[in-house]
Formats: sequence, structure tokens, C-alpha cells
Amino acid sequence: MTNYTAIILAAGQGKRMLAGRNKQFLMIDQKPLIIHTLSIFDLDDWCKEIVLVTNEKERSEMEQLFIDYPIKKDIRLVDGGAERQDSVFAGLSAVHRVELPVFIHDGARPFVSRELLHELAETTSEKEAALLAVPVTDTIKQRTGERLTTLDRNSLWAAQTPQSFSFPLIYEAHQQAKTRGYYGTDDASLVERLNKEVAIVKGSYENIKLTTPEDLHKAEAYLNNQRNGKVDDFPMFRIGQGYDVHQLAEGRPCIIGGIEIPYEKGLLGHSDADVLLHTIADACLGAIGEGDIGKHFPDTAPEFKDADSGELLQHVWQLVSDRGYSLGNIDCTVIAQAPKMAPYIEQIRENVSSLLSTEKSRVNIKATTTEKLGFTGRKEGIAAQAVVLLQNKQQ
Ligand SMILES: Nc1ccn([C@@H]2O[C@H](COP(=O)(O)OP(=O)(O)OP(=O)(O)O)[C@@H](O)[C@H]2O)c(=O)n1
Ligand SMILES: C[C@](O)(CO)[C@H](O)COP(=O)(O)O
Repeated sequence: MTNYTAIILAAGQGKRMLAGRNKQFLMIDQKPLIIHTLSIFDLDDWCKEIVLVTNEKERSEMEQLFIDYPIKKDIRLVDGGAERQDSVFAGLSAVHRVELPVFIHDGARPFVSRELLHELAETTSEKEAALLAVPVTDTIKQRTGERLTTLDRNSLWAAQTPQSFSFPLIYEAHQQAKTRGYYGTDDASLVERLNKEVAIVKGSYENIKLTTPEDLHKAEAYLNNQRNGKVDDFPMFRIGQGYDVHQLAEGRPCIIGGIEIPYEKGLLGHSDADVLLHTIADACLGAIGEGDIGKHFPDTAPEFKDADSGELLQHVWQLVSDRGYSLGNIDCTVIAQAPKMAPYIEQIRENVSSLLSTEKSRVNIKATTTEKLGFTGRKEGIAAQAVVLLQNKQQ
């Protein structure tokens, strides 16, 4: 995980949009454009600070938007300037977390994916400057007077945002540009002028900047596809599966599904070794493409020694919810020769439903023996499996 700060630019006039007002306030699919963009950063755990650059005259209208369309994170509003570059400098001057890479992003690009944000963040943890860009697909002609020259398309990239930098580097680049009166159309160009390398992270053709009225139609089409589950980022459904095993040992409590079950042995592990809740957490993490519980709660970390797996699962569920998903349903199997699970199934079901903030009808818990076969049959350990279906809350 590479944390970052985001500066979101919304202080332009949107003249080319011909809407008679700043395009950031235009409604797209029942939400203002700027809210679409801010939500992406609001929902990304890696984003630790958001600075929103607005037009001084639109500040109170913008503040009203945060009441009408709640955003969880604190947003620091600063007044922008006449040109994009002036607005970026105002944003940079308001950043607190100067130790983090800073992402500079157009408020008018509402479709950048979390995967790309993370790729960019990881690139900036190695390189000082990086931007999203896509290979040019048209043939590009340069016109000088009446003469045309065709440029070599293979070396041409169309720059997008976010563009990401170490804070000191981009601050210096902007300060120098200001001193020398140089204006660039993006931030990477100012770093290029310092003769510093800027890395390209291949962006997406969907990460469009809404510039002209035609772009609004593209945006509606994109959101329509997203609603129909055709866009990879936030599909309508996501599925995950989990499997876990813990050894049975003497002198340990036998905690399964958050319930302590009376038995001569208990499950061995770094945490409370709740095999069922671990399995559920793994299934949920799998569904949102976030690895497994070993990645989030390493068994070498002292803070997770004897940890309550209910708390770990709640943390995982928060990640699921932050990504915009709720539970479709979950089906789990505990594989144990002993203890007898039947008397506890209903209690476990209630506990799991509460941990996943859902009603009981969406949670199924069952148990089986292995007819005395294998390690579970010999009562050496207990295994658990789970399949989870997540549903996009917006759809
Ligand atoms: N003085 C400015 C100019 C632009 N921007 C922001 O920079 C982003 C990219 O700029 P662009 O698409 O050109 O937006 P506008 O300047 O608003 O559009 P136009 O050039 O058509 O007036 C936008 O999110 C815009 O709000 C800004 O914060 N301050
Ligand atoms: C920064 C940018 O979005 C990269 O493509 C673009 O340069 C902004 O330019 P604009 O002139 O403000 O549209």
C-alpha cells in the first residue's frame, strides 16, 4: 500500500463545454461531475488527504454539494487561479502531508480506475514523477504554414491525469515555472523542464476528460455500461471463495464463527484461530481482489497475537463496504469430525450476519464430517470453506 495525497482541480470555467457554467456542477447520471470524481478518491484507502481547488465564487455552491452528496473524507477547499497551473500551485501550497506522493488530477476526469491509481502510486514510490498516458491511436499531423508533417505515432502518448510526483519535486517545478513565467498544459511538462525523468504508466482510453458537449454523451454511455456490469472496475457482482485449516490442540479455546464451543481441544493459531471467520474474510478479500488475510494481518505481527477474528472480519467488511459492495449471500461449510456443530449453527449464523451487517437470510452455515477420513476425520484439525457473492450497492 502506497499512500498519497490528491489535489483535485475544479476551478476552471468549462468554456469548451458550452454549458454556461462550470462543467464540474453538471449532472451526470444524477450526480454532479465533481462528485463522481471525488468519490473515487473518497473510496480509495490509499488516498490520505484531499485538496479540492475551486473557484472562489463557487466555494459555497461546492460546500453545499458535500451536504447533498456526502463524502466521508475531509476535503480541504482552496481557491484556484486564472490558469490551471495557478490552481495547481494553490493546491500544492495547501498540502499538509508533504512526505507522501502527490497526485494532481482534473476534476473533469471522473472515470479513472482504482487499479490505475494504485499502479501510479506504486510507480511513484520508486520514481519521483509519473503520469497516466495512452498511446495515440490517430495519425498526427503537424501543420507549419501550408506544410504538413506526419509525426511518428509510435513515440506519441496522450497525457492524462492523475500525474504523480514527490512533493518537493513538483513544488520546485511549479515555483520555477512561476518565476520564469512559463505555462505548461500539464504538470509533468514542468518537471520535464527541470530535465527530470517522468515515467509513463499506461492509462485507459476510458479515463476521458469531459471537455466538450460530446464528452457528456460518452460519459453517459460509460455509466450505462457500468450499470450493466460491463465495466471491470465496479461490476454489479463480485464472487470470492475461501478455504482455511487450523490444527486442534490441547489448552486452546475452540472458537468457530465467533462462538466458543465447549470441546476438549481448541484451534491453534497466531490469532484466536477462528477457522470459519478466517475463511469468510478470505472469501470477501478474494471477491474485491485484495489478496488474503495473511496479507492484511500477517501472523508475524505482534498486534494480531490472539486477535479476535471478529474484529479482523469487521475490518475486512469495511474494505468491502468502502468499495461500494454489500452482501448478496454467503454459503459456508465447517468440516469437523468433532465437536458436534449442529447446536451452534444458528448462533454462528446470527453472529456472522451481524459482522457482515446483513440479515440472516443472506447467510448460510452448514457443517459436515469427513466420515472419519483424513486429518479432519482423525480430529487433528478443522477446515472451513466459504463462497461469497457481493452486490454493487449503486446498482
Ligand atoms: N484555472 C483553472 C483552469 C482549469 N482548472 C481545472 O483543470 C481541469 C482541466 O482543465 P479543463 O478541462 O481545460 O477545464 P476548464 O478550464 O474548466 O475548461 P475550458 O478550458 O473549456 O474552459 C478541470 O478540472 C478544471 O476545472 C482549474 O482548476 N483552474
Ligand atoms: C492535464 C491534462 O488533462 C492532460 O491531458 C490536459 O493537459 C489539461 O489541458 P486543458 O488545456 O486544461 O484541457
